[in-house]
Amino acid sequence: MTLVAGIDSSTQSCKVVIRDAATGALVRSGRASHPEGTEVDPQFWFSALQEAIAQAGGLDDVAAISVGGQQHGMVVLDESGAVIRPALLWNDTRSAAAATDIIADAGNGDAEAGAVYWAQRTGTLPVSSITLAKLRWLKDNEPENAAKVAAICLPHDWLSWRLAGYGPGSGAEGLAALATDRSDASGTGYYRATENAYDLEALEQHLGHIPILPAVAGPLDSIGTTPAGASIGPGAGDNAAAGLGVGAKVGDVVMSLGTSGTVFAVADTPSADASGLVAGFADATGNYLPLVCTLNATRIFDATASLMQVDLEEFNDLAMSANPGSDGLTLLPYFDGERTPNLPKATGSLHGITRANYTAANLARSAVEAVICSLADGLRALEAQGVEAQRIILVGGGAQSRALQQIAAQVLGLPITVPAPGEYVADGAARQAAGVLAGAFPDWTRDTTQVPAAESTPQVLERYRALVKSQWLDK
Ligand SMILES: Nc1ncnc2c1ncn2[C@@H]1O[C@H](COP(=O)(O)OP(=O)(O)O)[C@@H](O)[C@H]1O
Ligand SMILES: O=C(CO)[C@@H](O)[C@H](O)COP(=O)(O)O
Repeated sequence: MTLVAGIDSSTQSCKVVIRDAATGALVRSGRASHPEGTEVDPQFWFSALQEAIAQAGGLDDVAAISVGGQQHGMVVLDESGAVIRPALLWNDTRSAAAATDIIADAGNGDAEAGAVYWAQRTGTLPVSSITLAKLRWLKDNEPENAAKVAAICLPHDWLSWRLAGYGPGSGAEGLAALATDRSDASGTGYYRATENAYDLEALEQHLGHIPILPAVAGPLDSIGTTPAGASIGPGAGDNAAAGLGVGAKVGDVVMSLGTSGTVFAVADTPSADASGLVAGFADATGNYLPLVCTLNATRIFDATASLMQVDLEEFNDLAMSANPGSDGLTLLPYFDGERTPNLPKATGSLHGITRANYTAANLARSAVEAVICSLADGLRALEAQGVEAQRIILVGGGAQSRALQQIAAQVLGLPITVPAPGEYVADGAARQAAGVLAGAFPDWTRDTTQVPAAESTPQVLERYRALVKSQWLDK
């Protein structure tokens, strides 16, 4: 049996799956936690990866490996190959002012003109999550670090590079070996997916110079080998890898609930949304991946469950026991600021409290309704870009919640498909690794369940939207 490994280095943890390249059957797996925080020394990701690999029984018998990872994180390397400062993650909002400046600069001071410029240039507005905004923050706030940047890469690129045996001290030869893929490159703000080319002008303007950038490999290219001889695939951003893992095809819409909430479609044409709601990313097969991302998803459940001193199972039971609309309790979930809509300084709030409705069950349900409503708005933004959702494929840690599945069916009013429990980002990476060996993506079948259709509850979304508008958008 030929084995392949797939890795998901996500915000909260690192997961490794080892699968049969021919059938996709799961053979072994491992997992390790990442530290908290929105800036992280990449070395912690490598340690977690090694722990997860060890738990999965090692890689000695694996023929190919690919890494999927959290997108956008700014990993800056000096000329020796050492990391200059901890990576700023996708959910670090300190770059909000830098993002505003980048957009305004492109419009000569006019933010709307700047937004149109970026939508046409890269398909994505460089909001605070996007790597380019983090580089501009570096130049404005830590100029001595900005001047040292010899190469920039993303979390998945850096891990692939470490797996190939490079690291601090690898020098020029090491930096020249950096590689990435089109899906993750498309989230940097300095890559134009329609032309498959870096936007060097943007880097020069906002970092102050042009450093070494990872070579962008094709979807099934090998970018090197591990010291033990396993071929290393190009890897992918985690959302694109999840798309590969569930076998999403053009027209499919996927909703992922992890630290981030995302909703994205596989498309054969690029998007260019000047409102900034939809990011015009690329997928990992050569197509596009218009995507909406929120900063507040399953951590709202974690925080609410922790407040109520219940575990996630009890939290889900409580949410299921409440009525749709949580008897009038509505949560706006901006606990960590928000990216979509672009409100980096927003905070969460609870509305409509009465003595009668202020119960643990209503609080739990309002948390789930809030997260689904925010993604329903994401879906509406995708639809405005021409995406026609026939059904939703639900993935990520939160997809295992029956409460979430049921409430998604009620709020979204669309059929919901849930693939069998699994690590779809790591699975997508493993499928890519198998594709690198075979020269084509294998067809790995997987079981799915259909969430029972539910009576739709449009009033829940209407009330949520009215509150977002009055509390934040109209201010
Ligand atoms: N049964 C469940 N109900 C609700 N949320 C869950 C459940 N199981 C896992 N989660 C959530 O999944 C999240 C982790 O999902 P994951 O996709 O691994 O996140 P990330 O990719 O951001 O690291 C945790 O925040 C946890 O709350
Ligand atoms: O920023 C985005 C997408 O644009 C996030 O989806 C990150 O890629 C992190 O994903 P998770 O770790 O939450 O899965």
